[in-house]
Amino acid sequence: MAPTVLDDIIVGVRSDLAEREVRVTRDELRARIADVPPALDAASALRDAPGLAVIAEVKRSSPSKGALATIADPAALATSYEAGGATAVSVLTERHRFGGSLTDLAAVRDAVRIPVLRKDFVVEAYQVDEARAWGADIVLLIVAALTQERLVALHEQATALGMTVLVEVHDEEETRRALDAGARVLGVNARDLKTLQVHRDVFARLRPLVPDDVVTIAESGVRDVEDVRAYAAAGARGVLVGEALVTHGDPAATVGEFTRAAPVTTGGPR
Ligand SMILES: O=C(O)c1ccccc1NCC(=O)[C@H](O)[C@H](O)COP(=O)(O)O
Repeated sequence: MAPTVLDDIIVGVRSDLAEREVRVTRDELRARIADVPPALDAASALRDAPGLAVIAEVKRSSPSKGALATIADPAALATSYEAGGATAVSVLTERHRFGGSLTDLAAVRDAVRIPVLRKDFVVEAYQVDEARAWGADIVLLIVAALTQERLVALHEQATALGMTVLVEVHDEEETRRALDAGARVLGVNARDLKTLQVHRDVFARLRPLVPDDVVTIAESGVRDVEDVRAYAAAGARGVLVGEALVTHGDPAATVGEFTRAAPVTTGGPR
């Protein structure tokens, strides 16, 4: 079978990871973790957000769109997200396709008080330790990138480190696997990782499969307040937004509009 975009991304991720593992040993990472402040309780922050929870992303480029924005100061962008009422900030740390870095993560962590998500293609335990060592409160695990055994192991590891895990799914089977692995925060990504096309209706299809005590986040494809309203009406507790914020002249105002776009749904879809 021909490699998918996800396969290609993971090849680059593994190559970068091999270099970092030589520079910083696992023991050194563990020592750094002992020195960072405890992770913020992001699951509660998302569940208890006063309006719709917005996870606002620092996103320079993407496989689907190429270069999106010149972000000279990720800390300043994150600060404006926080000022606009974002519940958390997502920082893409993958280098080849998204132009991100752990340096961006550290800069954002130092600049804001709200939880910070390391958004990357995590396939090894080292990357989970790394996320915590660089100050992340939330780590993304993409079900499509992991065997069930690895998903369970990485979920347990991140939880033991005090982090919230955003478990990302794209279909019914991945949703079942995420819940079996113990997901408490589940993200439905509308972007098909094979075609890169966005299908906003996937969230509404999968939401009834998720128990109401699991926090559900609609990821990708939010263009405007109407999209946010549609996700909220389908039962999303929050949205994860990248492109629409980094390409907008006033990210704080846009985050604010999104948080106020719809009444919060605490139960399942009606
Ligand atoms: O954004 C992409 O093109 C992409 C391609 C392949 C894998 C992941 C990709 N994006 C990561 C994300 O999940 C998004 O950055 C995030 O959900 C925000 O999406 P958007 O608001 O549509 O920028």
